[in-house]
Amino acid sequence: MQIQKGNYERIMESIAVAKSRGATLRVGPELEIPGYGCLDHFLEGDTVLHSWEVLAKILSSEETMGIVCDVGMPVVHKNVIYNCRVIIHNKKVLVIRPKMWLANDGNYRELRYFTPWTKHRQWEDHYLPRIIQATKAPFGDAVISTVDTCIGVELCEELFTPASPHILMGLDGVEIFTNSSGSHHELRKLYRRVELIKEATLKLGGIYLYANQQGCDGDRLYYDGCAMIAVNGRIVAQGSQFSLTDVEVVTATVDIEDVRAHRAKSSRSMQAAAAERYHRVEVDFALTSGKFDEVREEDLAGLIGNKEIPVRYHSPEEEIALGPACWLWDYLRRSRTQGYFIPLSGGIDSCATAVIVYSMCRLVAQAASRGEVQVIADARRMTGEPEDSDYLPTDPREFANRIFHTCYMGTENSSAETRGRAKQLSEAIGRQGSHSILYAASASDFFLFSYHVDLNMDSVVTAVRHLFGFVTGARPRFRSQGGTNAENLALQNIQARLRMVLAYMFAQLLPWVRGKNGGLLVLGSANVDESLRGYLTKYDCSSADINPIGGISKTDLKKFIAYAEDAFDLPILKSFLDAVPTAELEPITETYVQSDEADMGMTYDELSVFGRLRKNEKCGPYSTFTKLVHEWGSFLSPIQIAEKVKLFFFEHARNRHKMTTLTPAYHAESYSPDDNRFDLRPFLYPSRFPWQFKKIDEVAAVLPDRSKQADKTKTE
Ligand SMILES: Nc1ncnc2c1ncn2[C@@H]1O[C@H](COP(=O)(O)OP(=O)(O)OC[C@H]2O[C@@H]([n+]3cccc(C(=O)O)c3)[C@H](O)[C@@H]2O)[C@@H](O)[C@H]1O
Ligand SMILES: Nc1ncnc2c1ncn2[C@@H]1O[C@H](COP(=O)(O)OP(=O)(O)OP(=O)(O)O)[C@@H](O)[C@H]1O
Ligand SMILES: NC(=O)CC[C@H](N)C(=O)O
Repeated sequence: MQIQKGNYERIMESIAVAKSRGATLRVGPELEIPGYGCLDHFLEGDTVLHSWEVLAKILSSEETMGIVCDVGMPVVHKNVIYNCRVIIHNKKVLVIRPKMWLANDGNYRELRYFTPWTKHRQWEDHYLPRIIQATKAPFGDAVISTVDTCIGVELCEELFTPASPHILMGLDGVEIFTNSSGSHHELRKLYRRVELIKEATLKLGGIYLYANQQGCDGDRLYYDGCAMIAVNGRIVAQGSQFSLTDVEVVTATVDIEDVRAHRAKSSRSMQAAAAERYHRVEVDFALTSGKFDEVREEDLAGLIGNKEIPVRYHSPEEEIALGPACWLWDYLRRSRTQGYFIPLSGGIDSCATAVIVYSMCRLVAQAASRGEVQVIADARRMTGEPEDSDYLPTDPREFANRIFHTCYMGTENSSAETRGRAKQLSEAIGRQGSHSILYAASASDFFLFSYHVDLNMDSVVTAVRHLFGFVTGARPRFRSQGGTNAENLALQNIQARLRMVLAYMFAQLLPWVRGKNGGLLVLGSANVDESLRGYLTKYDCSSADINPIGGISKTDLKKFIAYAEDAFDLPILKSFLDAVPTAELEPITETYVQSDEADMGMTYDELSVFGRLRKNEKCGPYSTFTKLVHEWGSFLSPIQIAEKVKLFFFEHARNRHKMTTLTPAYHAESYSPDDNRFDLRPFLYPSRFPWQFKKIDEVAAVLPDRSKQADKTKTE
């Protein structure tokens, strides 16, 4: 069984696969030697040193002969660190191309480690380190001239800029563009990437090779691969977006004559004739054979690659099922832990987290059925099977049963419905037959099925309440029992917080209970909208090791559950969709049942709107109000809209401090409030926004009320 490989082995494998398919040009992802996610480690000399060591190994290998390879690493040129592509051929560095337009928005901080190369269309000598068997190589904005065509580099973000390098390179005769990316997944983002690639090559003519990193690189991002090859505005090959496979090579045999034909246009030629020239680094190598008698049959078959293929876009529901699942798998294998633990409440959020783990188990089973050795080896380690055992995780439920643990922690406020749903879901996902029952205590407050623990924790809650009463002499009561808001919240929060403590206890010891070694990672289930509104208890089960749904909206999560009901054959999911979301922390009375949207004073759909306006549209309270007067004015009065906007900003600001301790979550949504990397804002606000709210009130008071007009037209 193979041991875990590193980037060197993965790069070499991709080159070998490319060569075996007859490829003469190979492109890998951005900074592929150290990995894109090194972040501040790019500032360390060690990262650059080890990258050169790996490059030296790649260069010295016979395996890399007869193919042009475009690999990525940081390079220090005259004491400045650049994010570079190193183009190599037959053991020689042809050119080093530094990135010119760095990614610095949202999750990206490239300007923190790298400096952009600003000498456009200029190059200079770079003196190579001694471990490379040559003294110098050209460094800068130059292109490669082979015997038969011309290749230029465009680096990830450069495609996203208005003045992309491919425009000037294309006008100067570059026919093939390589784009190496470190681009992360966000729901519905692939459309943008594909449109940009299509548009680039449709206007200009050309072949575009897009390579992107795939997997979790040690932080909140999932890089979603989807390598592509485009010709003149048509996508002709596409790789997977989500996969557990470490190395995936996408190839196509394309006809350069198509590019030339596409470019034979008068207006383009007029611009091209005036284009400034790029320095050409010449290499005595042809990408094409040039002789028909040397064309292999499989190459001709590959020419089908010149035909457009329909681009595969996953629906957002599939994206939720696959992206976080792959991220969870990478996290599990890199952290070398034994599985996941979820506090399962019977509500939709922890249910979605559980279904994502199940989706991960399905992906593992599919990969194992295909015989993917690395996945099988990782699964054996996680489950405590010996490396040379014949265990194959080909059944997702059986595998889930081994690595996935759920727990319902009931109190006197819990209902039979939530308890029942949690149990049924865990059984649907992972229980298999009677032998999976490890232990069933006779006491009614502790049942342990295979991996689902169903317990009551009232004795623990009562102990803490008694302690508090004993020390202070005061006994807090729920609101329904005549208590104040403060008492009511404190009594809820202590239940929620104790669940977190119990969750960690069980996560640490359940493998031991089952006769295994190691521990489990605790998963959190706070969604993006709750975090935005601060509708969560700090340090309750929203605090966990990682959270696969922390970047996903409630609306999308519900759609995902509806999708998974059929796609994963889990009929129990319907009952989660039908249930009213409730925290079940207050006593149910004849006149009161706790419900999320009533508690929050706004709906989840409204929260998504506020979230997008605040982050994506960059609106403060006042412009949020003016935008919503247009959007909602036909059914709400300006005064009502003003009240909603003020409530949202008040609650968001008041609870912003909770974002500083938010469990690291998979980044999936562009309006994520993640304070750590993505949404950098203060966490202590004057949350009544006196200046802004006053202005909103003044404008709301004088604006006409269109909601009444709509009513009037309806009645007329
Ligand atoms: N400015 C500030 N900077 C730093 N920390 C600050 C702070 N202000 C308060 N704090 C700290 O935070 C604490 C308040 O936060 P916390 O203890 O979380 O309590 P709090 O936010 O007051 O209450 C929990 C919230 O979650 C809701 N809830 C409860 C249960 C379940 C669910 C659900 O999702 O279904 C929702 C509940 O309705 C309520 O709105 C304070 O006691 C203080 O320790
Ligand atoms: N009875 C319970 N048993 C186990 N875990 C629970 C229970 N109640 C809550 N939790 C955990 O605490 C988290 C936060 O609880 P909360 O009541 O705020 O749920 P929520 O955010 O609405 O999520 P859900 O939809 O999963 O109930 C839940 O996602 C779940 O992981
Ligand atoms: N690494 C990069 O340059 C990535 C930037 C680009 N905007 C993206 O999200 O894909």
